[in-house]
Amino acid sequence: MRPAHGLGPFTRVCRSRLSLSLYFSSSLRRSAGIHTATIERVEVEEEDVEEDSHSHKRKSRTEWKRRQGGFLDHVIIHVRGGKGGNGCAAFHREKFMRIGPPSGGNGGRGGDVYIMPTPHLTSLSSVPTRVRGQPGGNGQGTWQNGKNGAPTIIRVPLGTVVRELPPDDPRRAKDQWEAEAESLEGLPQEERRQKLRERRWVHYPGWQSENEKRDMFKEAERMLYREERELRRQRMRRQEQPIYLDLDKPEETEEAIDPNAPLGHRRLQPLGRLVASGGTGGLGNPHFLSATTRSPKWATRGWEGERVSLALELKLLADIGLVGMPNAGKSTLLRALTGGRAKTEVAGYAFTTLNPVVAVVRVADDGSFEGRAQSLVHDETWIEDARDQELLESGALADALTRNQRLHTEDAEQARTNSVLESFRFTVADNPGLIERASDDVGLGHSFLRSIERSLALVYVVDLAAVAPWEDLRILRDEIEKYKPGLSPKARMVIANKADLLGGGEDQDPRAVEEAREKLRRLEEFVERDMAVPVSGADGEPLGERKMDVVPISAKYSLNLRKVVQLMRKYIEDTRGVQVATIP
Ligand SMILES: Nc1nc2c(ncn2[C@@H]2O[C@H](COP(=O)(O)OP(=O)(O)OP(=O)(O)O)[C@@H](O)[C@H]2O)c(=O)[nH]1
Ligand SMILES: [Mg+2]
Repeated sequence: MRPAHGLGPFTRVCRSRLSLSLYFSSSLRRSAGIHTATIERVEVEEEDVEEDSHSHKRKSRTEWKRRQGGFLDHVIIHVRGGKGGNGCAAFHREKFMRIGPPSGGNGGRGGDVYIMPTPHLTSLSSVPTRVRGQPGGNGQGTWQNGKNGAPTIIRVPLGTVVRELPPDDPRRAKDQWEAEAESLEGLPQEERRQKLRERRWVHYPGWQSENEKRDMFKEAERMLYREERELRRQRMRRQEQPIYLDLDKPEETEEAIDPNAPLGHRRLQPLGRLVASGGTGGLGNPHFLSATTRSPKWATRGWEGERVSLALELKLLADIGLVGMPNAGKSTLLRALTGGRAKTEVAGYAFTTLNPVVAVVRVADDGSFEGRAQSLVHDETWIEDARDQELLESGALADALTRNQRLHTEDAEQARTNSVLESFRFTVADNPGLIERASDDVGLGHSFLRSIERSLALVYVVDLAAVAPWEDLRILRDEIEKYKPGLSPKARMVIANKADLLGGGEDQDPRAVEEAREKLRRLEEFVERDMAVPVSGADGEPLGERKMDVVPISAKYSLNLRKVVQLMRKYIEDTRGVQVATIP
């Protein structure tokens, strides 16, 4: 042992800075490896050169959304458990004791990473795509063990489904051994061995080459590799049962623990489900003390935490899902039903809505609902934006009422009555437009239908001003059935929107009105003939057929929406098994 000249009685030397920085540069390389893995999946597709620059712009917006690799209700995150702290190689120093015993502490365990559903989130947009657990603290002299890393909790919205990506998925991040093998590729044998050792061992300063010659060190190294192989086998065995979590319910809180527990009694906080465990801490040099090695001058570094790649998918929990072709007026309808509260874009071109949006509809005792103000025209959202911009430029925005305040003052009396008498509320999901061959990934595909899979009822929205709305309806039904067989019978109502465009109004043309009636009649006929769904009772006996309701409306001018709300309420109560309340 080297004498500790000029050092205090409790000197400790814990780590070599050089090897530490080598470790970090290699870990940076490893994370760079993961990064490329995620970038690779972005496929660059050639875009057709469109003559019309406007439609080109829209098309590239759709393309851009598709290239994102999914909607915001679908993300892939790479999770690593915290790295274990390094063990320490140190010797005890004391006055009058020239040679003290080995006294390096062990490293702390790396922190585990958990996933927990919370009702406070509604989208996956705030979930980080790379999560690393807290590292364990390094061991120190005088037998001081490092601190364990604190657990990390990834919070996700309720209704998130978590799936682990299988080993053959190209989007999966490499595990620590694969990443290490990649970083060592092509190096000469001796250099490889040196790098492997640097990542695993801590030496007492100046003793590295001496240590590496010793038989006891070689024996310890063999043991370490054996343990590592065993750990790798364990992780592979665990991967045979990939993580699958359906996080539907909030995690049980531990409130049940006696609230009068004595002070200092630790309340257990709910952590959620474990997805990646932290690495074990390294061993301090006392661990290598044996009958033949009285002063081991090496310790091990902490182990890497477990690495997993998870696909998170959010199933929105809306009671009613709107399904329709692009531009049919789904977003306008949602805005009309919620009195403009729903933050969903409306514009006169296809694929305005790119992410599913859920909003709440509040129904009062008398069947009226908050958005029923007849005077309000729900038009393109850019008109409202332009109004705000005007106010901003004139400097009046600071004092102006917000959109919601405006709505309430315009109709304050009614709003107050509503809030007092609100008797029922339900949620409606607006979706991007669905088109023919969406299952072949045309348009935005139909991956977003995931969000309405669990709705209690589906509602088709068709544009009554279209040439053949019944054709649209057939396509919608077929696409839904293609997406998930057995889903289409959930549809209960056909909303024929834009009825205001057909005749009516001030310049009433009797021919146009007649034509509109004829169109509606054909639509009803088609629904009755082709869209009826066989209904069976609880024990499977057939109960006949269920006909879908057809309701002509104008979402833009809030016409006939009361009927829509009334029916939606009925479907929800039906499905929930509640006695249908009569609404006046
Ligand atoms: N005249 C009339 N126009 C309507 C009505 N409902 C919607 N519109 C117009 O139709 C256009 C499309 O409306 P959106 O609500 O954006 O349609 P969407 O179904 O959400 O379209 P995507 O999001 O692209 O799928 C807008 O210009 C609306 O102003 C209506 O009842 N009458
Ligand atoms: Mg829309």
